[in-house]
Amino acid sequence: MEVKARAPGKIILSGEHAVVHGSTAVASSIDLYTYVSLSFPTPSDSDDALRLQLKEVGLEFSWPIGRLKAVLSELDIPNSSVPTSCSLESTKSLAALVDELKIPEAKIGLGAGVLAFLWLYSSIQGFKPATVVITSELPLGSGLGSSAAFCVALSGALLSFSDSVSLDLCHKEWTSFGESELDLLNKWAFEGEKIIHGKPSGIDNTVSTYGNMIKFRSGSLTRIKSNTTLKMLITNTKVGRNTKALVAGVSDRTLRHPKGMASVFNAVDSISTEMANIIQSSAPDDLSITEKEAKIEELMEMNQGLLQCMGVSHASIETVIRTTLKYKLASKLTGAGGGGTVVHEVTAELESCGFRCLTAAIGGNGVEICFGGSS
Ligand SMILES: Nc1ncnc2c1ncn2[C@@H]1O[C@H](COP(=O)(O)OP(=O)(O)O)[C@@H](O)[C@H]1O
Ligand SMILES: C[C@@](O)(CCOP(=O)(O)O)CC(=O)O
Ligand SMILES: [Mg+2]
Repeated sequence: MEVKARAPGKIILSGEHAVVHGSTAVASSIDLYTYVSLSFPTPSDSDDALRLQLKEVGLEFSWPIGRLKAVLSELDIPNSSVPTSCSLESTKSLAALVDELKIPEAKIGLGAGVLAFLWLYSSIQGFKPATVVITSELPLGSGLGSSAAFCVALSGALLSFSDSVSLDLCHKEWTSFGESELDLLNKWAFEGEKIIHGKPSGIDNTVSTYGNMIKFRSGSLTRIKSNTTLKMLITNTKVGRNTKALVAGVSDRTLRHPKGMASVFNAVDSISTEMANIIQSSAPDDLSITEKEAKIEELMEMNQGLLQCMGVSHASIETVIRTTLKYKLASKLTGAGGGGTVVHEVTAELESCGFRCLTAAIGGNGVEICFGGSS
């Protein structure tokens, strides 16, 4: 018995970091996905382990089911219909289990992903042997929401074999969940993101779950219908960074300068709200396409200035901005910043600096599953 789930990455057009502090942000799914395949052994396989393969990083782990039961003894009766946070006690026990894996120092950030996996798996499926294989088209730790796509696709695969979701197991093509099932899945994915990000706003898992473009504020989403085809070029600076540390850095700065940072977050809120209005506005009364693009570009430039105020830009991002400005194009970082990815609208010179440019379609479906067949 096998199910596959896929969930998209995202770009944030405006509002990253500030969204963690209650400001509005605008984000869109992109057509790059993380895939999760979940299969259960047959009784004749007599396999009694939970196995995890992380294809992107070439790592495989397995845990005897008895060991997981002993470590997560508080999870006596898992209940997939009630998304539950990983308690401090379970976090400590699982962290000790992850420490035993001796993940190489260069890949140490994966530990949080493995911990999130163990929590979501045991909470939704309980203590059953299975094999879970993860593959991804998203660069990890680059601001394109790989952590959220991982948690969303995983929650999708796990819930599809739970009592909380009723699905026709015959779907051989990618198919979506019902609205209330998506709400449940999104809540579980948020629990996973909490383990990876520390204090996530929920925007990444929400856009990965529901897809398309959203305006997001304080945990609630408004779907946006774009009346403009936006073209974005995504540049991965390949500078490694960690969302959890960058989010914590912004919180520390907010504690040191509460009034100044509140003004910065307010300004970001206004920028995101204006951007959402422009994206949704339609002809004939409104702006021409060129005027719209110019306004969106200017708002992105303003948002980037405020991200610098928050302390999350990076020398590599400044190089991208300087390079694109030569072509009269504005850029901003996307996601947590600190290196990672920059969204803007040109290429060759950037690649000659050693950066990698990606093109991705903006918008598109959120999480989907299929039972065999599609890939
Ligand atoms: N395909 C994957 N395989 C294993 N772990 C993953 C995968 N995708 C994401 N992760 C987890 O998410 C972390 C990256 O998340 P984060 O720092 O938030 O950056 P981003 O979400 O922008 O890619 C990784 O270090 C790992 O723990
Ligand atoms: C910085 C933040 O706004 C987005 C982080 O995105 P990413 O993990 O860098 O893709 C954090 C959040 O909203 O949870
Ligand atoms: Mg992330």
